[in-house]
Amino acid sequence: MPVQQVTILGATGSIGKSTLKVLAQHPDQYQVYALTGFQRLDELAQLVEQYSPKVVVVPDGKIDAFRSLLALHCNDKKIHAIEIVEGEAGLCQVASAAAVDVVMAAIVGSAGLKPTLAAIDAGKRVLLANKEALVMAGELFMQRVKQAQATLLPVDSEHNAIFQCLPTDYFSSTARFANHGNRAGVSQILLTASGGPFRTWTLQQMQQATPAQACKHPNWSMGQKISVDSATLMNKGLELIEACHLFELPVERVTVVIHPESIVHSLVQYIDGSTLAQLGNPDMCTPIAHALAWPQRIATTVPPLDLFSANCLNFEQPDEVRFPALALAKSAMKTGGCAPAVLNAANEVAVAAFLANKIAFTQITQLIHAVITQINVLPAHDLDTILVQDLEARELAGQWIMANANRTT
Ligand SMILES: NC(=O)C1=CN([C@@H]2O[C@H](COP(=O)(O)OP(=O)(O)OC[C@H]3O[C@@H](n4cnc5c(N)ncnc54)[C@H](OP(=O)(O)O)[C@@H]3O)[C@@H](O)[C@H]2O)C=CC1
Ligand SMILES: CC(=O)[C@@H](O)[C@H](O)COP(=O)(O)O
Ligand SMILES: [Mn+2]
Repeated sequence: MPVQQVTILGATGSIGKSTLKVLAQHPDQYQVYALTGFQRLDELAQLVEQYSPKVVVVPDGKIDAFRSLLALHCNDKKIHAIEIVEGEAGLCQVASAAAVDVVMAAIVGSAGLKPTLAAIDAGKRVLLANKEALVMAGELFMQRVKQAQATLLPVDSEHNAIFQCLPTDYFSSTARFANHGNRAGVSQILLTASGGPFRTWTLQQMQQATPAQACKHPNWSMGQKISVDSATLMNKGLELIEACHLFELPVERVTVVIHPESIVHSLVQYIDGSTLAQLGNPDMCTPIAHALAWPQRIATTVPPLDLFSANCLNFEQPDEVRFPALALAKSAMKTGGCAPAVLNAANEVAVAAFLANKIAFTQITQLIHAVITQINVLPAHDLDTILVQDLEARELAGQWIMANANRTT
C-alpha cells in the first residue's frame, strides 16, 4: 500500500501525541501531512521540528507568533517549507485536503465538530477520538458518513473494543431476528467504565473534590476535560450516546459496567450466550494502531497483557445516585433531537467552570440538569439548529454559574 498521509487534529493533546508515537514506529507506512494545536503552540513548534508536517494549523491571529516559535525550534529549511494556516477554516482545510488519506479527529469538545465533518464529507478514513462531535450531531453525523462513504473507525478505547468484538458483517447485515430485533446476532453491548478517581467516594466527599483530584485518573493518562468527565461518569454517558450512534443500537441495548482495572475495554453479547471481550493494558496506542491499520494490524510498544501477574478483574453496577451523569445522558439520548448537543454544551461549560474553581465538583451535574430542564429542545434537522442549541445551552449554563458559583449544595 502507498504511504498514507495523515492529518492529526489536536496533535498537541494526549491522543495527538500517542498517534504521533504510533506513526513514528511505522515511517514506511505513514507520513504526517498536517498537525494542529491551539494553546500549546511552543509544543506544536517542537512537533514540527520532530515530524516535519507539510501544513500546520494555529488559532486565528497566531501565525506571526507561531513563526517566532518555529524560529526557536526549527532550521530555516523546515521553516520555509511549511505552510501555516489558521482557525476553523484551516482545520477544515487540512481535514479535507486531497493529499490526505487519514484524519485523526482528536480535538477536544465541540471545536472538533466542523473539522471532523469536513474530513467525513471529503470521504476520508476518519479515526474518531473526539466523541463530543458525534454526541452533538448524532444522526446527522452518521448520515454524512454514509453519504460520503467515509470510513469511520472508533478510537475511544471502549468503542474500538466493541468494534473488534462485532462480527465482520455487522455493518452490512440487515438481518434482524423477528422477535428480538437483534442485528447479526448481537443482543447487548457491555460498556466498561473504570468508575474514575471518586468511585468509592461519598457524595459529601465529592463536594470537596479539587480539579487536581478529579484529573488524577486511576488508569489512564488523558487531557483535563475527559479526566473530569471520567470522574463524574459523564464520559460514560457521552460514550453511551456514542455507542448508540456508532453501532446503531437503542439505549436499552447498551449496559454500563464498572470495571475498576480498565483491562477489559468492553464486551459484546450474542443471542447464543457468547460474550466476546477485548482486553489489553490501558494504553491508547493500541486502539489508535488498530484504527490506523484496520483491517490489518501494526505493532505498538504496548506490552502484551500478562494474565499471570494481573490482579483480579472486578465488575460492579454503576451507582446513578452518586453519579447522576449517566441518567442525564441516557435521558438525553432517549429525548433525541438536540438534547445530546445541549447535554454536551452544558457539560463543557460546567467542566471548564469546575477546572477554574468557579463551581464545586457536584455542581457539574446540577448545572447540566438545570440547563436541560430549562431549554426547549428542538429536532436536530440540520447543523445550524444543533449549533444554535449548543449556544443557547452555553448561555443558560453561564447564567447558572453566575447565580450558583461557589455554593456547594
Ligand atoms: N486522552 C485519551 O486517552 C482519550 C481521549 N478521547 C477523546 O479525544 C479527544 C481529545 O482528548 P485528549 O487528547 O485527552 O485532550 P487534550 O486536552 O489532551 O488535547 C486536546 C487537543 O485539542 C486541541 N484544542 C483544544 N481546544 C481547541 C480549539 N478550540 N480549537 C482547536 N483545537 C483545540 C488542543 O490544543 P492545545 O493543547 O494546543 O491547546 C489539543 O491538541 C477528546 O474528545 C476526548 O474525549 C477519547 C478516548 C481516550
Ligand atoms: C481511554 C478511554 O477510552 C477513556 O474514555 C477512558 O475510558 C476513560 O475512563 P473511564 O472508563 O473512567 O471513563
Ligand atoms: Mn473511552
